[in-house]
Amino acid sequence: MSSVILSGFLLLFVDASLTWTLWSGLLLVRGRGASAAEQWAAAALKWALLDVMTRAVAPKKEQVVLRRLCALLVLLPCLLRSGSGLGGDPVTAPGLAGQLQVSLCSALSCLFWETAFSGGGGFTEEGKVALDTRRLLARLLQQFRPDFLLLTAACGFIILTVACDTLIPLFQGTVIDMLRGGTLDGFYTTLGILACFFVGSCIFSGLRSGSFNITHARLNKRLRMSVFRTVLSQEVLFFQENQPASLCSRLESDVHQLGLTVSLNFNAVLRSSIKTLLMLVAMLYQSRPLTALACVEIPVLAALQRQQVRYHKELKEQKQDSLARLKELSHQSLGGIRTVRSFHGQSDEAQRFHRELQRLQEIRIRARRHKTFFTLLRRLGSLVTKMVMLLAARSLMSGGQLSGGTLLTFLLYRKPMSHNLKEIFVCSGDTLATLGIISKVFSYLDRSPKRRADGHLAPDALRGEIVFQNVTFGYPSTAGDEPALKDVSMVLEAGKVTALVGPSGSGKTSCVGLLKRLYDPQRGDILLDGQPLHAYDNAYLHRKVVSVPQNPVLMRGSLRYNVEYGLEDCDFRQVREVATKIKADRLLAKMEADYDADVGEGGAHLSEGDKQSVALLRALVRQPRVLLLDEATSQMDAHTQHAVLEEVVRCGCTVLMVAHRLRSVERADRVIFMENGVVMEEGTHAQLMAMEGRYQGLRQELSDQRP
Ligand SMILES: Nc1ncnc2c1ncn2[C@@H]1O[C@H](COP(=O)(O)OP(=O)(O)OP(=O)(O)O)[C@@H](O)[C@H]1O
Repeated sequence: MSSVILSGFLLLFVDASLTWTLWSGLLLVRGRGASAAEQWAAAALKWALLDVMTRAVAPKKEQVVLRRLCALLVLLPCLLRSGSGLGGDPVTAPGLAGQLQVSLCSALSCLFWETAFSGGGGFTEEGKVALDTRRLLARLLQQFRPDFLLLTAACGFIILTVACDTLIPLFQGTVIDMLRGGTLDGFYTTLGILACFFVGSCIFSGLRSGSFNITHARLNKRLRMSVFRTVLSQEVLFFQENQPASLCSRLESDVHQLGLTVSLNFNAVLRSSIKTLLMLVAMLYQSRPLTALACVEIPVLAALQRQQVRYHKELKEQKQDSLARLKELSHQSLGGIRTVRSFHGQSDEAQRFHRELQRLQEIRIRARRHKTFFTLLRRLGSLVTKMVMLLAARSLMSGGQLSGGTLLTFLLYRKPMSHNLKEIFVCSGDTLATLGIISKVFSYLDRSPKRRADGHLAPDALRGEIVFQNVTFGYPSTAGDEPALKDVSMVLEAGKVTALVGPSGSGKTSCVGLLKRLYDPQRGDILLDGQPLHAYDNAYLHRKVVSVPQNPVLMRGSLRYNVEYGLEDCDFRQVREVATKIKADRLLAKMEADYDADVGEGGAHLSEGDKQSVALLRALVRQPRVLLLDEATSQMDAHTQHAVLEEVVRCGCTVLMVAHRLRSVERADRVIFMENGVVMEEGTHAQLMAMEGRYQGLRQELSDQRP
């Protein structure tokens, strides 16, 4: 920090020396002041020299800041004095006061930028963070690309609004001077122009805000859609680590917050920056000493804002996390209302919710407290500069250097400039404080699913033979524990019914999950007709390998929607045929009465047996080659169960039936017995029944079946 300040002073000194050397040279050659073009050429030369010197002398870390200072030192005097050059009068060399003014303004602006926006830039070791911040912001701005035209129009409206707003005080001051002087020459014309600027400001401001609001709405929709799509494509285990309710909250609240912060703050910062710049020029035109005093407020505000952002960022992230947790809690309690009621858990749930609400309230109160404290400091700073400025104005007026009208115009500019500065700091600070949320949203967008890429195999004919080859699989969330499946090898013959039997936790459902490609095994392979599962096209695979779980999840919507889920060409005749075969008479009657009847949230309007029937229908109308039944008929009556088994055996596809009881898989061609993630025995149903004494799990299963 101290070394960059030292280098800065050195640069100011070199700049002053170069300026006077160049101007003296010009005077010697030309004998008079320079034209505007010559002034810009001299500035370009000076810029090149300063840049070379900075690169040669300063350490790399400080170069970014110093090169910004160089640019200001060169451009500021050119911009300030180009008016006289364009008017035809030659531009003369700056005096000591002029040079000091330029140096001071450049140094202050640089300080302001570094403290408020650059996140330390070259000042601190936080360079990497600052770079990440910039990259993140640049990436965020890229999100606006599809609305480029709308945004350009909005920027145009900003410039027009600001131009009107800037000219209004100027004409107000003129009107007051006219009234005080008693001359009414041109009074009504000036008043008319003033009215035009007022009307213009209103119209352009409305158009500006409308354009930004539309941009915000569009950005919001685009971002939500992209995040939703990316989240949907993630592997199943991602949803185990990230609770769906919490993801929903991220999708709604974080994305909304991001869109709001960015588009509204972008609008506010852009508008206020242009206004501040124009007002600064207008104020300089009114009184340079008063402008210099008014500018003292800038670095003070910037430093305060930087501190505030530091606290605010952390609190904002905590707030979003707490909101996500609240959503998760309410989702859990309301979603499981039957369990809550059955165990009279209302007060427990209410207490958990209350504790989280309390936490959120504490975060909000802390944020408010910080805000109040910083607002107080900011207002104090502003008050002090205002007092000093009024004292200076008094002495300028008594010396005859300032008229009442000019002071009024100056004050009319100063107040909104102060307000604009505050808006720049607050909005840019708010955007920086939202960076945590922004990076979270981007982390979802950038996340690629952690599973093997899908292949392209989609053969017309599929026999449906499945082979597990030394498959080992463990869930990442239980990484330290034993794997769920250990070196499992088995064959499901094409067109035959194989039953997977074993006690709870033996790994049967994990086998089904692997066959559905919800997960990939850590070791070994699963082959379908001799090809690894991941070599198949994903959509094809899910058409050919279909599963029916014990507790099927139905979507909110009609019976039709649930039965034909994901199918494009399915007619009711097909559905009726399958429903008749599996003797789902009650469901069929319901469908015939009203196929578009709503099944309720998660199928709440249906009985458990009917839900299983819907899931079976959904699977069978797809005419799969491999059917995975994970205790799929456990909730059905014996009559329907029997019909389903008959139909499944008749359909000719490869069937894997998962069951606890040997009795329920009598029709299976082959039975595989599993325990603790290992295949223990294979054989016919009769062979397995004969092994009762050999395995405790099997003994238990069989003894369960005896009266
Ligand atoms: N999503 C999961 N995350 C972590 N561990 C899991 C998960 N699902 C299952 N397990 C663990 O994997 C092992 C095998 O479970 P799996 O559900 O495959 O057994 P199962 O034989 O189907 O049991 P059940 O007959 O009770 O359904 C168990 O130890 C279980 O705790």
